[in-house]
Amino acid sequence: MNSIISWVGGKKALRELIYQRMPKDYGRYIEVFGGGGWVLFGRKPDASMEVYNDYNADLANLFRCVKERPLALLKELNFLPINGRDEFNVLKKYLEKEEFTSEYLREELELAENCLSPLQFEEIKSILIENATMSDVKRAAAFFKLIRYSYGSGCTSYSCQPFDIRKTFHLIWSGSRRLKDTVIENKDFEALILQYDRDNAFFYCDPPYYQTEGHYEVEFKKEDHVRLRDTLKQCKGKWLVSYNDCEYIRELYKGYYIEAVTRINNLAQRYEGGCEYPEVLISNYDTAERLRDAPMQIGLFDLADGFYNTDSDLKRPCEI
Ligand SMILES: C[S@@+](CC[C@H](N)C(=O)[O-])C[C@H]1O[C@@H](n2cnc3c(N)ncnc32)[C@H](O)[C@@H]1O
Repeated sequence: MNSIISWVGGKKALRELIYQRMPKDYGRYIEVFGGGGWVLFGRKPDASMEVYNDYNADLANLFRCVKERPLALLKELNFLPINGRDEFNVLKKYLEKEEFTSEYLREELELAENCLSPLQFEEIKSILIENATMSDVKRAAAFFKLIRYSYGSGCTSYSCQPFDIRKTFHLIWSGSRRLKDTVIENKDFEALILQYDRDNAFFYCDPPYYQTEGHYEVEFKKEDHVRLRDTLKQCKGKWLVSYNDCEYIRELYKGYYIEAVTRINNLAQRYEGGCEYPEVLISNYDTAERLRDAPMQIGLFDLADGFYNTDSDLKRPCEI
């Protein structure tokens, strides 16, 4: 299925290529830079454990609410669905205020436990949690609307296109069913990778692209590209990273499998028909293993030109 949101850098156009290149066997699938979760939503859920992660707390909260509180979220979304510039500005301000975070809840619970008798604490605990949960739903609804109402889903400027949010309600329902067994995390990539790394793990990483880091709310520094490579270097499991094709990234991942791929550039396509965007898929395993084993009547080299849609150095062995 499609994701419930568009997201800057979303991998809708690239995901078929990614599925074809996933390892044949793995016991846990971890999407490290989840964003809109386009690759996760499109893959068939299987017996493997599945993890969605993004360091953007609003994204993680939205997916948690879609998964666990779809009815409350729909109710909240249905409240005053105006969609005008004024509502957009109010939503933006509300989200910037950071009114209720899980850190805040933790502190409040700690304080209540220290100050109240155990009996009083038990009574107030559920109220505090209920309040926080309600607030999470409100925040999720505001964030969902902000994405839907903003230009290019960038959450910064109003798109000026009238849009009835109620048209998306079926997405919340199917999204909730799709995420029913998915673990939702809100961690920095390094902590997440270390936590979930096992021999049978498969990490799909789609970090902010080199020199386009500023497109996201969460700050991603130039040093973070190196930190990601160094974290992946230690991995017991398999990993696949997507990046923009540039000298810096090719040099950074020298010695790993690097495959050049292209896809239509959606934004540029609006102004310039046929504009393609060069990207690379980098991995620490042979991404051709799944295709090699698939029962096929055509040869692998036919695939390299057609099915693969790449200027393929895919078959080139790892140089490390
Ligand atoms: C290119 S987008 C991912 C798009 C996603 N693959 C999709 O299809 O929608 C990169 C994501 O990385 C997240 N991010 C930035 N810094 C991060 C960090 N240190 N750890 C985890 N996620 C981070 C951003 O919030 C952003 O959503």
